[in-house]
Amino acid sequence: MCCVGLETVNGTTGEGLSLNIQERKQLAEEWVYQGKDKLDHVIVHVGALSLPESQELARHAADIGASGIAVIAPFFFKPTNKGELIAFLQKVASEAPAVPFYYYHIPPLTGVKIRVEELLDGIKEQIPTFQGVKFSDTDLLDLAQCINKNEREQFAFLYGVDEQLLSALAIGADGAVGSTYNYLGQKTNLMLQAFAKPDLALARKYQFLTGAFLNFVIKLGFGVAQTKAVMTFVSGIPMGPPRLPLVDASEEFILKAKAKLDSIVWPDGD
Ligand SMILES: CC(=O)N[C@H](C=O)[C@@H](O)[C@H](O)[C@H](O)CO
Ligand SMILES: CC(=O)C(=O)O
Repeated sequence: MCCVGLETVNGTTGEGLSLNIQERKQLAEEWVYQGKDKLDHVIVHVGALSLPESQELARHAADIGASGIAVIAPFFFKPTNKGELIAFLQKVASEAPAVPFYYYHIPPLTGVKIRVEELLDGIKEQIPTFQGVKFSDTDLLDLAQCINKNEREQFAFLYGVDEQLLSALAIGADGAVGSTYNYLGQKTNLMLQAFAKPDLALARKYQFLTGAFLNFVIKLGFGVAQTKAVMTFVSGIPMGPPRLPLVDASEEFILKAKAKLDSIVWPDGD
């Protein structure tokens, strides 16, 4: 088990797909620069609908020394089978031949539901830099098969449905990357410690409590704009408004979410 990670640079929470190429490059540069000697990994999301743009971003990430690149499936004209998806990913990965490559599987947002188990079968032959998956889907059978079938590979399976991370750990996920770790990272690290001990009862307590918060905000309507609002009130660092078509979280949401988070009694006494 490694750790929880905040998010992929220019990924979902960073609204990477709503930025222009110049903005994406600037942000990637800043993360690599600021993260030097502080962050273990800076994985830059370089996926785009346009293959040449994605390739340009991959070359840029390599040039600036990113420790990995990640790519989501193109989501307007979608790949309809494994071969089409691999062909796209391969053409991006090969532009950064010395940089570890991650597939960012997030079907709730891309609509591309090609099973990862199938995708990984023989993937190293086409993408020699393939290093792992950020798996943001609830299909734990698919994840379990990926882990089981690739035991001999050194792939990293980073789970991205934060409200059910403990279940993914139980079947062997290596770590987690998700939006909620921007404000629940310490509590989630305590859950990981409890799981490693193992103290499953304690680990479950943490998962139930982070789940109670997420269950509450999901019912109110919870997306990237709301995530940024929570990050802002927890950290005191203004995240700025989201970019259209997303709009700012309402004042009502912020009040309710803050009250809910403040009401949680954590096992460590906070
Ligand atoms: C669909 C989506 O945005 N998934 C994020 C990561 O990829 C998660 O971190 C969620 O934001 C989180 O699990 C809350 O539902
Ligand atoms: C949640 C995450 O990994 C992202 O923002 O891409």
